[in-house]
Amino acid sequence: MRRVVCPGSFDPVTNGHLDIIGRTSRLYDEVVVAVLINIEKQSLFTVEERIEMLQAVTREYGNIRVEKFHGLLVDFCKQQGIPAIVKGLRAVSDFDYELQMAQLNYRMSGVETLFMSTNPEYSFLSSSRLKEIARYGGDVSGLVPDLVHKSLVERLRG
Ligand SMILES: Cc1cn(CCC(=O)O)c2ccccc12
Repeated sequence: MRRVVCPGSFDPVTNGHLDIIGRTSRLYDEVVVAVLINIEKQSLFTVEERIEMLQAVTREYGNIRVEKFHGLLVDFCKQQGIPAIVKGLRAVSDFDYELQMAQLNYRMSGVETLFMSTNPEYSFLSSSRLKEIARYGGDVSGLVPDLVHKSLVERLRG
């Protein structure tokens, strides 16, 4: 059974994430979407809320399992017995950091990193930029799934 990990904070999941996850789900028997628990980072949604949103918006693919992890991503991959990671690349600016991480991760663990080009429609999109715009009342519909848009507006208005 061919399995791969798709890691991120997903605070919240965007259509850019979903594009990569959906395309990856067509290439593997199972995609484990790994939600990073980062206690140092102030998040808008709790890990549980992020997991619930991811499960809801990926259910249609049929082969997505959402898990949480803390610490090193490669330790998670090893624990799961998964030999590879898929990362979405939005722009050249992503590449330098992601290449270093891929080389480090491989050196530490032998876990491979495969890069997938993001749909140009979402190459400007990140969860942090999205939250910034939404926080000031900007319209972010179309950049996140409807379910996430509703939660985002409620959380920011709340
Ligand atoms: C483009 C892109 C960035 N990330 C990490 C974003 C994050 O850390 O929340 C992804 C995770 C899954 C699929 C695509 C992406």
